[in-house]
Amino acid sequence: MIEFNKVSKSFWTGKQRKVILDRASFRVDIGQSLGILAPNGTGKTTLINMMAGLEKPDEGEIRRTSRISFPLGFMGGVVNKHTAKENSRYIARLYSLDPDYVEAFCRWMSGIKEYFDMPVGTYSAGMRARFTFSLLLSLDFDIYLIDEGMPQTTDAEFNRKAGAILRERLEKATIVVVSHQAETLKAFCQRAAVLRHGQLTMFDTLEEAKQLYDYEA
Ligand SMILES: Nc1ncnc2c1ncn2[C@@H]1O[C@H](COP(=O)(O)OP(=O)(O)OP(=O)(O)O)[C@@H](O)[C@H]1O
Repeated sequence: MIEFNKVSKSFWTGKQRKVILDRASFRVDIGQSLGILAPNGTGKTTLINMMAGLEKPDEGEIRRTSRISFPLGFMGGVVNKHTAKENSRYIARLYSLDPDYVEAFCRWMSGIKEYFDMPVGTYSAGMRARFTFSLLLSLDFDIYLIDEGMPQTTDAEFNRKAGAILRERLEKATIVVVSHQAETLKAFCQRAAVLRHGQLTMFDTLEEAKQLYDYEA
C-alpha cells in the first residue's frame, strides 16, 4: 500500500511557484493497479519519484507498506562504466536476490547479446530501455512504478517477451502507471486518476477519468 496524507510538493522556478501537489490525500492498494492521467510538465515524474521514495514531500506524510519498485527507466542504480552483467549482479545483491538468477533473467529478457558483457555506457537508447526493463522485472516487487508506459523498442521479440512477462506479473503485482494519454493506461489499470490543480482525483474506471481529463484539456 502507498498512502499520501495531505502531501504538498512545489518547486520555486525563480519567478513562480510550480505546485505539483497541494495537501493531496489518496491511497494505492495492493491488487488495484492504477493509471494516472496528467498533461506533460504537470508532475508525473515527481509524483512517481515520491511514490518510490526518491523525492520527499514538502509537507505531509507518505506511508509505504509494500515492496515498491524504483520507477521503470530509472538509471540511478546502474553504473555506465560497468557491464549489464556486473550491474545486474550488484543490484541483485542489494535486493538480497540470487545474482546468478538475476543475471540469467536479464541476459535472456533484454536480448542484447554480446553487449550484455560490455559497459552500459556503450548501449543505444533502445538497449538501455531493454536492460532497465529487464532489471525491473527480474526483481520481486508488490508495486511496480511506471513513468509513461513501456519502453518503446523496435525489437518485436523483446516486446513479445516483455508483454508476456508483464501480463504474468499483473496477476500478482500491482502497477502504477502515469501518462499524458489514456491509451497507454488501458492495458494495465483497474482504477484511474487525474492529476490536476495539485490534487489526484480518483475514478472507478479509466473512461470516467478520461472524460474529466479531456474536458479539462
Ligand atoms: N528540481 C526542480 N526544480 C524546479 N522545477 C522543477 C524541478 N523538478 C521538476 N520541476 C518542474 O516541475 C514540473 C513537473 O515536473 P515533472 O518532471 O514531474 O513533470 P512531468 O509531468 O513528468 O513532465 P514531462 O511530461 O515533461 O516529463 C515541471 O514544470 C518541471 O519543470
